[in-house]
Amino acid sequence: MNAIDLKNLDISYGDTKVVHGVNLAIAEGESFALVGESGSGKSTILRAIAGLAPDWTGEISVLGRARSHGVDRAVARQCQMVFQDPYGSLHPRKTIDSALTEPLAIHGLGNRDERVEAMLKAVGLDQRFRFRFPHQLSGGQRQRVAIARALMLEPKVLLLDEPTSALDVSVQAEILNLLKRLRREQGLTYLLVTHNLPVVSFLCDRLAVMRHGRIVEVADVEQLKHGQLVEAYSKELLAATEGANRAAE
Ligand SMILES: Nc1ncnc2c1ncn2[C@@H]1O[C@H](COP(=O)(O)OP(=O)(O)OP(=O)(O)O)[C@@H](O)[C@H]1O
Repeated sequence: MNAIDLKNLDISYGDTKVVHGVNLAIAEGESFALVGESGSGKSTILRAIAGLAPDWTGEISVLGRARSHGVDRAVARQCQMVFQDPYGSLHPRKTIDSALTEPLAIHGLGNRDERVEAMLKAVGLDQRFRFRFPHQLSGGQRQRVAIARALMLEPKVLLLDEPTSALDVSVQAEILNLLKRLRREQGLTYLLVTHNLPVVSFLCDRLAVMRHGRIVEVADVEQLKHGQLVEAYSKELLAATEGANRAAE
């Protein structure tokens, strides 16, 4: 069974279609990246899978279950999203404890104390952070909380939308290591959106290159590492990224 199946997926905002005929099968346990220029529809695909972009046609299945267009609690149990900006995604007046227990309350799950303690530990946060507020944490600590929150329901699939791009470079590495470890320990499947090709090489097995709402190419990460992408646009993207990295050095 695949973790995610997208078949002939079109997604619109109002009258504007921004994703066109996307087909993608992501295996259980796989880590898969969506890359491509800004506005190419990468985040929109994640949002549709998470139920945040409801105007779509085609098929979206998570672990063999076709999702509905509305709130789909069964899919939410299996598939959670982590956003780019951990400050924006955590309520400023709610403690870390309430941010972490809220998903359990919504889904009527017990053992809340034990689960919060275990999850703080899993993401490398000391228990003393439990009753603090988001503004009392660093950016990296906040992103750890956002990841912990996404994992509270023990989902099998994480949708990661630029999970490290709002963080300082040194903190980015910590969060990437955390994501790598959690995937291994919990057998997770990742679907990751990023502009950062080194992040793809570090964390992913395969990638899809997107342009203008369409998938241009699907490749193994080994092809990316060895500069062996096939399509002209993918090569351009690779060259542009390498140029930008050299300029930043
Ligand atoms: N809420 C919205 N309402 C209307 N149009 C939107 C909305 N969100 C995104 N769009 C448009 O949909 C298209 C795809 O956006 P999307 O955010 O999916 O691209 P992306 O590839 O993730 O870009 P980036 O890399 O910059 O995050 C863009 O043209 C964008 O302007």
